[in-house]
Amino acid sequence: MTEAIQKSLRESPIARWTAMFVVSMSMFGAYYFNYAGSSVKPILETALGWTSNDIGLYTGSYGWFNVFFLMLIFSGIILDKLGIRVTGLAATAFMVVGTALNYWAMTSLSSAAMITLPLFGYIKTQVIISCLGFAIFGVGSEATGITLSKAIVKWFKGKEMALAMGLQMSIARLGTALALAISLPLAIKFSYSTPILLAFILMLIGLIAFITYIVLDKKLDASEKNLVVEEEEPFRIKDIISIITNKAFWYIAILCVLFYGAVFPFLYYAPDFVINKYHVSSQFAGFIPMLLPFGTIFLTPLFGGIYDKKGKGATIMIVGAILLLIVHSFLAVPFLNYWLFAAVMVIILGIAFSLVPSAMWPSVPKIIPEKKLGTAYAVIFYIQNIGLVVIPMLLGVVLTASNPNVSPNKALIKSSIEQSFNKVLATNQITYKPSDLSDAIDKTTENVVDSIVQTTFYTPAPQNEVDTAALANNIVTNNLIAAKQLSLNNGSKNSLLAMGNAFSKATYPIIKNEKLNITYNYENDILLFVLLGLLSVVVGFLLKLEDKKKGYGLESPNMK
Ligand SMILES: C[C@H](N)C(=O)N[C@@H](CCCCN)C(=O)O
Repeated sequence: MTEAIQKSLRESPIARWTAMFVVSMSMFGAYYFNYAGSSVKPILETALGWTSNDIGLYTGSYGWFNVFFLMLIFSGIILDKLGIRVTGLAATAFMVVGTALNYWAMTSLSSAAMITLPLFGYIKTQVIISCLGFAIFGVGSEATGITLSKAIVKWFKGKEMALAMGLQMSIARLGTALALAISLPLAIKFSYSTPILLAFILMLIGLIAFITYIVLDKKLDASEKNLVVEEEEPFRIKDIISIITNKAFWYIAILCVLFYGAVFPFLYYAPDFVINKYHVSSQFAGFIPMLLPFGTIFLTPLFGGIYDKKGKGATIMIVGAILLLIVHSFLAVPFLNYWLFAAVMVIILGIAFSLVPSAMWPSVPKIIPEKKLGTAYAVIFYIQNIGLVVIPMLLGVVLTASNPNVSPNKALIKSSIEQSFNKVLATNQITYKPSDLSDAIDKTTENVVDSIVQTTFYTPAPQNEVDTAALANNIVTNNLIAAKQLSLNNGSKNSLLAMGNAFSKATYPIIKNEKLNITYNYENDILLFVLLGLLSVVVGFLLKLEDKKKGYGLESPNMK
């Protein structure tokens, strides 16, 4: 037998780095699509008449199947049972199907068609089908994430594992950067659907890249056929017990949810936060949070490389958590309100967001055996996904409770909507059921108030009652035009609700022009982030202690 046949393909740097690059292509597209939707939010509002509630539902739909139907956990088990090739192929195919469905719904379905569904009530068909597409994409995207992690471990164990995972995350974050940089300009120049079409093309590229990876993976297995490799017992369902009874595993999972919960939701609120606290103009507010993903593209592999050579994985996570705590604590100081200070803090947050992931993900294989890794990553992702649903909700509750005086004047808006409805119904002599009318008025008021709150995140000016009154006046006048366009001819509940939808759609340009100001005080929300940072530091130390006790080797280099 020749030397070449006896050597595992893993030993060839060209082969393993090619495998890393090829397999990461699917995550590039996934991260692009994840951010493309939120970047074109204002276009979706004006082009399709989606309300902020519709957009919120759509964004949240990413996790529907993963969280509520436990699809993420099933993906992990399937990965451990059926392997990287089958799971990765199915996962990337799910992303293609989900994106295609989303694109079809946004381009081929009428934005006026409505449907009544249990749980959702009266909802636009286009919104619900887009959500379904995005939820299918979400299943594929998270399953691809765990499959890629296991693939990297397969090729890089005992080698540059953290560097490879860091580069894989960099390639994914390049997708985020691409979305932030080009989706809005693309939507403005061509159509609101162009960024989604690009996402679909990237998903196809990801699928083709994964098929290419399968060829490499098969070659790797073939190259190891004749080698004496430690045979592992196959994965059994009872292995889940050994994962969830492992203390160090839980520390990593808890650190993951606390840490990501203090970064991703912060980024969501950051543009408005820097406008309100640091008096940055709304035009530039988006640039400060954008510094974060760009910085991580370079730093995550750098810290991964350090972990591979020098070890200190638990220490790297603790340093990252301490930086997170410092950043949020400084952001909470009321008198430190110069914009440059905020920019520096976001850059430091970017360093923290490179340190923790660069050490956290490659530490999992040191605690959990390879045959159970799919399930282990899946459980961590699952807990993280729950946190990313719950933490923003908590932040919203705290924000509303801390700002009781800055809500738009709901009563005034409601009365103007009532006037609009009554005028249209009287002019067209339409009969209706009073309870249907009152439901439609309430729903429209909710939509309009919600879009004011969301829109003013980006268009602040002094807050006062006069602004709201001007808006109310405008609603009445403009909604008559909107209602006429509807060619309303009956007083059924659906047609009343449809009229309400047209009313809310007509208010977007008005809200934007009025520049209503709702100046939020974010102090309590930032304190919540401080708490998450503090808990992350504590959990980091607990992980380090547990590692010392059990000898997992988190502080040792990855490269043998
Ligand atoms: C969003 C996803 N659940 C996630 O947490 N992704 C991580 C990267 C995980 C890669 C593990 N090898 C991220 O930091 O984006």
